[in-house]
Amino acid sequence: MATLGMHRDFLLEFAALDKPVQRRVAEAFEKFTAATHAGLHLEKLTHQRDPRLRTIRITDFWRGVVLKADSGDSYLLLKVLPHDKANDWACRHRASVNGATHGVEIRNDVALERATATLRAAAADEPERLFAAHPDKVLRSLGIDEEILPVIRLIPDDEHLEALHKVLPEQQYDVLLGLASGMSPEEVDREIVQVYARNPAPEPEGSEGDGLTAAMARARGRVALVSGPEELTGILARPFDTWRVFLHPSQHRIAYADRYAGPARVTGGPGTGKTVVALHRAYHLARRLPSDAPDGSVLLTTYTKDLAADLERSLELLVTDGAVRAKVRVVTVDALANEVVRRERGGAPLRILTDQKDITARWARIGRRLGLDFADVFLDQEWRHVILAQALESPEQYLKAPRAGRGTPLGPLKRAQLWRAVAEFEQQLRSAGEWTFLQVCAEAARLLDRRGERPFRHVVVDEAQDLHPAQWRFVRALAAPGPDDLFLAGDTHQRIYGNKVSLRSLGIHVTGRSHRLRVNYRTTQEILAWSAGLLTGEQPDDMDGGRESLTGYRSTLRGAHPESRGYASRAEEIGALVEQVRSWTGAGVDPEEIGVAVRFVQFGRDIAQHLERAGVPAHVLGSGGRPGPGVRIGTMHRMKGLEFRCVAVAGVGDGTVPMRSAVTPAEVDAQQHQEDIGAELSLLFVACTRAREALRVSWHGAPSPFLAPVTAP
Ligand SMILES: Nc1ncnc2c1ncn2[C@@H]1O[C@H](COP(=O)(O)OP(=O)(O)OP(=O)(O)O)[C@@H](O)[C@H]1O
Repeated sequence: MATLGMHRDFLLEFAALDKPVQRRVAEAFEKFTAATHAGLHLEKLTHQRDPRLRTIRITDFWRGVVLKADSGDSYLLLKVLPHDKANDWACRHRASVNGATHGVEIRNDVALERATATLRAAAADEPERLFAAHPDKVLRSLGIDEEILPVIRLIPDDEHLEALHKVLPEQQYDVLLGLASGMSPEEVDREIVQVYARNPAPEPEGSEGDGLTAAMARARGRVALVSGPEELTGILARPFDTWRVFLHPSQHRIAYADRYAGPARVTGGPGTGKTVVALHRAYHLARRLPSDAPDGSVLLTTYTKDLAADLERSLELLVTDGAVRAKVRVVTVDALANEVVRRERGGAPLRILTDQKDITARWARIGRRLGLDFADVFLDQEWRHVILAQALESPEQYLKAPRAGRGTPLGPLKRAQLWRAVAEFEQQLRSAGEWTFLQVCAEAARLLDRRGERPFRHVVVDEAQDLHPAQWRFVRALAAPGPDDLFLAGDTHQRIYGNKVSLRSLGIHVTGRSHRLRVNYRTTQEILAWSAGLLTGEQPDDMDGGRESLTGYRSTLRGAHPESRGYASRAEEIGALVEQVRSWTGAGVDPEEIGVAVRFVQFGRDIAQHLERAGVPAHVLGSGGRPGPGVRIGTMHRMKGLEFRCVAVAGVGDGTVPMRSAVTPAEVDAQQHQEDIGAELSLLFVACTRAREALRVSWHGAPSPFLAPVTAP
């Protein structure tokens, strides 16, 4: 059978074509998968660098460029371009097989020659060399070939490397970018070279001749092998959603691993595709279920309703087979726990207390009544972070319990007093028939354990960093411990709800099955470096006894530097923001592709009013209803998991970020104070990393102290 591969660029170019042309492209290439390609007319060109590059007529105006293997029946769809450009492209480029990864890569020979001449001239005045520390032998072992080696010896800095992005062979560029972003050669070998090389080669028939078939399989992330006409039609039907088809090999390896012996996990900075991997894993697990497995055997879950709705939408795109789709249930952890508890109680809705102010006021009243010397917030935190977190059920248990993460020591007497307050608080809730979300999760876990019920075969959790131990206990109880029971995706740099957990202490052992992603697909390197600068010196825990880091975290996209600016007054800041939004829409950005993040919702409402007055539609997220057209304005919490072409983070002033009322005073609990500040910093980081192309951060009055590392002259 013929082997057909599709290059990522081909799909992106296809996406930009008019519908009738798209239809013609699809017709032309469906013949490849229908094995009637023998009758196709693939044209050779004169003066080609690589005679294996052929073009094919699509219309009078459009042509495709195809790489045809010397032997065997292998084709790689590379480009779809206007007639002359297609011919020109085919003449200038050349395919080769990487010496270390054995993957196919394409290089622009003509541009490479030109770039070398330019670099040689620049190098004469610039003594620095970006790769001076790496000997030729090391670079060769990472797949840098003899032609490329002299070129990269001339590169003085990151910018010159970036200029070669579309010119250098692709896998070699990846290796160089890894080294330039601070990875050691060993790390590059392990995380880039070996990851490509490990991709399984297809049938041996393809490995004859120039080995192109095997080499296509080893260029995953850029090249997808298409199994037949149906798959081709499916891919061409949604050309914008390249994440469905072109998983980076490091993503693919994690999502499509045959089997994990127990809980497994993917971590990585913002935009590295953790959600994408979680979706593919859910798909893979569902597809592999025995045919008699009931619908809903796989759970895909997360923390908030908005994100669950997003996961549901993405899953519809990824899984086109209705029977497989039905095997996956998408619902938030809280909603599922609620369902379990309700069912036990005959189905009546539970009365959930959601207003944090009300909860704090209750603690204050109880504290006063019992004459206790604890602040209301302290009582509430002790209950959530110690008592509910460890599922403590008696004063004796509490007396002996560790209080890691709490900064105020409590002797036996104090603990006894505190327990009285907790008993009273819980009693009041019980008699009023009220619950908090965490209590519902704790109860749901207890119920499942008691009944020995394990409703799912596989559970996939996204945004895992934000779950509370009570929620984890519930998640743990949802599937029987064993191979592929739990798959977790999360990033502790983005922890914004202050829920610190040790997975081990909850019976979730991911050691040896934890993988980190490092390539950012969302954000430009400029936005990423700026945002990561906010976290200078921060090394959050990894939920498994170690520390997280952003080392090697990088993007291949480049763009403008983020802008940060202060204004004298609130009105001035809003006025400038409105102008910025108008300039983005004026440049062709749809309003829905613009996000405005604020720390508190009222500021967002004011901005929305000003935008509307200036004729720009705006929608405040979370204000109910399906968002219509308009700029998306939301609190930083609401921004989690979202992304936009352009993002403005507004009101980043002293006293607002961190928000005073969200930070426990140091005199109440010094350690909690630090934790709260850390969560506020993560919140700003989350908001900034939602931007794909442009980021603008503003404030009025004094700037937030968090901005000091990135705004210092
Ligand atoms: N292999 C891929 N090919 C194309 N696009 C990708 C790929 N992987 C991820 N993306 C895109 O990158 C963006 C970020 O991906 P995703 O939301 O999965 O990242 P994340 O790590 O979960 O981000 P965050 O932690 O910031 O929420 C999305 O637009 C996604 O479609």
